[in-house]
Amino acid sequence: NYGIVLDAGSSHTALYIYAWPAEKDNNTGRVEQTHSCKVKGKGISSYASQPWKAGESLTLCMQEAEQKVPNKRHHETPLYLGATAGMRLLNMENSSASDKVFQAVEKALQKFPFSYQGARILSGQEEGAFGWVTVNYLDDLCSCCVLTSMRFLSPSQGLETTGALDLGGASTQISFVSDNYDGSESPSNSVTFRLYGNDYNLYTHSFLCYGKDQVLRLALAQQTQVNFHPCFHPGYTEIKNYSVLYDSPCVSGRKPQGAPENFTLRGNGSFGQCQEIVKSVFNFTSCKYSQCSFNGVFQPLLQGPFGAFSAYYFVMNFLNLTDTSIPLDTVKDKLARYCATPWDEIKLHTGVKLSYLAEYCFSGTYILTLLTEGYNFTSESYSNIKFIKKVSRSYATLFLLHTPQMPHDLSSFPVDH
Ligand SMILES: Nc1ncnc2c1ncn2[C@@H]1O[C@H](COP(=O)(O)OP(=O)(O)O)[C@@H](O)[C@H]1O
Repeated sequence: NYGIVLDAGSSHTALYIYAWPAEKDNNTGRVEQTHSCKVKGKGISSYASQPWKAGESLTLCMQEAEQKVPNKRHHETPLYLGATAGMRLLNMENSSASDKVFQAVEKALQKFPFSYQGARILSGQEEGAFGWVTVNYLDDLCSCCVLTSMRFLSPSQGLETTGALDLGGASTQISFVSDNYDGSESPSNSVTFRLYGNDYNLYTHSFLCYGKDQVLRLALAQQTQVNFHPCFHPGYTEIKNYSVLYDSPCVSGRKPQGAPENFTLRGNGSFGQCQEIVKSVFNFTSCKYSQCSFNGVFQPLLQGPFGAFSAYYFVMNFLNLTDTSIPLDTVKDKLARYCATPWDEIKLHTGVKLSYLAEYCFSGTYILTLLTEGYNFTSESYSNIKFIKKVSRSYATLFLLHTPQMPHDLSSFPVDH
């Protein structure tokens, strides 16, 4: 059997093909990702003003999929598109633009011979839950299991599940199982589903606007009137356009009156000062629950190991900081030294886009601040986090999209029994 998923993030779209053995010759039933294709250009949400291009952008990857899935399987192969925070923001800002993007995408996808199952925006809870299912399905996290999906047998057998930390461009998700959380306190943070005969009650929250690209906008928006920005390297200069910076519902309310067209961003590379700016994007003033992370959002006590992926991994891997057995203070010192390194030296790094290079100091600072100040990881619990490379959320999306309403019954998830 085959299934195709398009994962439409805020900055990129990717196509994944999954395959698993048909029931009759089922040995392990394991789902494998057999092919992936990165859609050229930015995420589909970036085509808001030219929606037809969003459809066109998918064509090459779809043609590849036609080649990869055997012809006789085409008609029964489900095809899904799940969009995340980038489309959520576009929908908030201009719902007719997001409708047009979806219409163009549907038109393009329906031209292919697959069994098209629809394109839609995933809720933040779904996104969090998919990340969690996927993290718990990964090989490299499960050294003790013969078959990875045996992790899903774990609660009744006293083994722990792994929490999921996902950092995107536009939103960030935290999802974990906590003994202190039965879903009654803040039910909107609870996702329950059945997987391999076990009931799971997951705590999950998606913070819209707390993806690293949107927080960078906030951090820039606060500092347009000052001479130097501490989150950028000494010697870094860039002309920034006000309208581009404020073109997002996450920051649009903060645009100063009578702002000029451009401002000059100059770096001075101070981790400590950068952290102060980043801290100010979190609101800790009120919490109507027994405990909160930030912005008044309930969060139970952190529990168990965590897998941190997507931009968490890209950034920490670039900074050589994926080893969480290094004491947190040492990690901060290393990042402080990195931030203070002159831009002339940083920009010599080859093989990485200049725009990413310019932002790793900020992104590293945001990650450490989000984890410690935002989610309350401590010097001790920081070592429970593992930065992991490959989690394609679409893996779980494929199966979860079958069931449009939460709670999900995933007992038909086609893996080993
Ligand atoms: N090599 C890299 N270095 C740094 N950041 C990266 C790299 N590759 C991707 N990213 C960033 O990772 C984030 C991925 O977010 P994405 O999944 O598109 O967003 P969302 O799920 O919030 O819609 C984006 O901020 C993107 O710019």
